Amino acid sequence: MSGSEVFADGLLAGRVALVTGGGTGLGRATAAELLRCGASVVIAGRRADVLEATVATLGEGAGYVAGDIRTEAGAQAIVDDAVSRHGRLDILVNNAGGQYFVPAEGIELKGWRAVWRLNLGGTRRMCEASLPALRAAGGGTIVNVTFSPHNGLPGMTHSGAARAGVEGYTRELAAELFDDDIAVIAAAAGHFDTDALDKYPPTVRAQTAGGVPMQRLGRPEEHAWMVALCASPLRMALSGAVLTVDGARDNFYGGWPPAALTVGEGEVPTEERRPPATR
Ligand SMILES: CCCCCCCCCCC/C=C/C(=O)SCCNC(=O)CCNC(=O)[C@H](O)C(C)(C)COP(=O)(O)OP(=O)(O)OC[C@H]1O[C@@H](n2cnc3c(N)ncnc32)[C@H](O)[C@@H]1OP(=O)(O)O
Ligand SMILES: NC(=O)C1=CN([C@@H]2O[C@H](COP(=O)(O)OP(=O)(O)OC[C@H]3O[C@@H](n4cnc5c(N)ncnc54)[C@H](OP(=O)(O)O)[C@@H]3O)[C@@H](O)[C@H]2O)C=CC1
Repeated sequence: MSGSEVFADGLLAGRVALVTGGGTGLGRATAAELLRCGASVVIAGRRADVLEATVATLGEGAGYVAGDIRTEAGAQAIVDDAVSRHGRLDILVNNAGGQYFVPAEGIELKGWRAVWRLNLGGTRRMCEASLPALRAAGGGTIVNVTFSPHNGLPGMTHSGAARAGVEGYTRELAAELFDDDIAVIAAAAGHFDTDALDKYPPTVRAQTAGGVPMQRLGRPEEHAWMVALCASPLRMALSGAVLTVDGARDNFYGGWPPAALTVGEGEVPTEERRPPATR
C-alpha cells in the first residue's frame, strides 16, 4: 500500500488498530488510511464474507474478526482476537453504527432500543473490552464515530439521541482516562458518500449533497484523515473533543419536512425493512 497523502510515512508504525464496521464504507476507508500510516489493522463486523473481501483489497497488515459489538461476549471476543494476533492494542475506532429512517412518531420502542443498543451500547461495550489492552500498551486512542446531531436529525431521532449520548460518554471517559494517557475523541460525520446511503428513501440521498455548502458529499478518505489525526501525536490535546467534519452543514437544518422529501399527500417516507435473512 502506498503512503498517506496527508501524514508523514510511519506516523503510526508499530501501532495496532481495531476498526469496527471496517468491512464497508467509512470504516474501510479508515482501515486503509491507518495502514498507510504504518499501523497493523484488524477490522470487525458481523459478516465474515464482507470482511474477508475487504481484507483482500487492503493487503498486508490487515486482518479481520467477525463478531457483534452489541453483546459483552461479542465485544470481548473481537478485542481478544486483535490482541492475540498482534500482542497489543493502541487504537480503537468505534465506527460500527447506524439506524433506519423514519419520522419520530413512527419509531417503535423496539426500534428505538435497537438503535441505542447498537450505537451507544456497542460503543460502550467496545470501550470497556478494550481498556485493559490500551492500558497495557501504555496508552492509546479511542475514536467514537458519530453523526452530527447538533441541529437534531429528523427521520433519525432515535439515532440523534443515541449519538448525543455517545458525545457525552466520550467527554466523560476522556476525563477519566487522561491519567492513563488514553485519548477519547468523537468524530461527528456529516454526509459521506458510502453505499450505506442507498438504503434510505431515494430522495434522502438525492437531496443531501445539494444541502451541503460545497455541493458534494464528503469523501470517505476525508473522514479517514480525521480519524488518523486523532491517533497522531495530537491525540491527547484533542481528547474529550467532538470533531465535526460536515462541510459546514451539520446533518440537518431548515424546516421539516423538506418539500422534495415528501411523497403522496405530503408524508415522509420510511426506509424499507431489510429482508429477514439479512438482519
Ligand atoms: C432531504 C433531507 C434529508 C434529511 C437528512 C438525512 C441525511 C442523511 C444523513 C446521513 C447520516 C447518517 C448516515 C449513516 O449513518 S449511514 C450508515 C447506515 N448504516 C446502517 O444503518 C447499518 C446498521 N443499521 C442497522 O443494522 C439497523 O438500522 C438497526 C440499527 C435497526 C439494526 O438493529 P437490529 O438488527 O437489532 O434491528 P432489526 O432489524 O431486528 O429491527 C428491530 C426493530 O427496529 C425497528 N425497525 C428496524 N428497521 C426498521 C424500518 N426500516 N422501519 C421501521 N422500523 C424498523 C422495528 O421496530 C424492529 O422490530 P420488528 O422487527 O419486531 O418490527
Ligand atoms: N455515510 C455517512 O454519511 C455517515 C455515516 N455515519 C456513521 O459512520 C459509520 C459508518 O458508516 P457507513 O460506512 O456509511 O455505513 P455502513 O452501514 O457501511 O457501516 C456500518 C458498519 O457497521 C457494521 N456493523 C453494524 N452493526 C454491527 C454490529 N452489531 N456489530 C459489528 N459490526 C456492526 C456493519 O457490518 P456488518 O453489517 O457486517 O456487521 C458495517 O460494516 C456508522 O456509524 C454511520 O452511522 C455518520 C454520519 C454520516
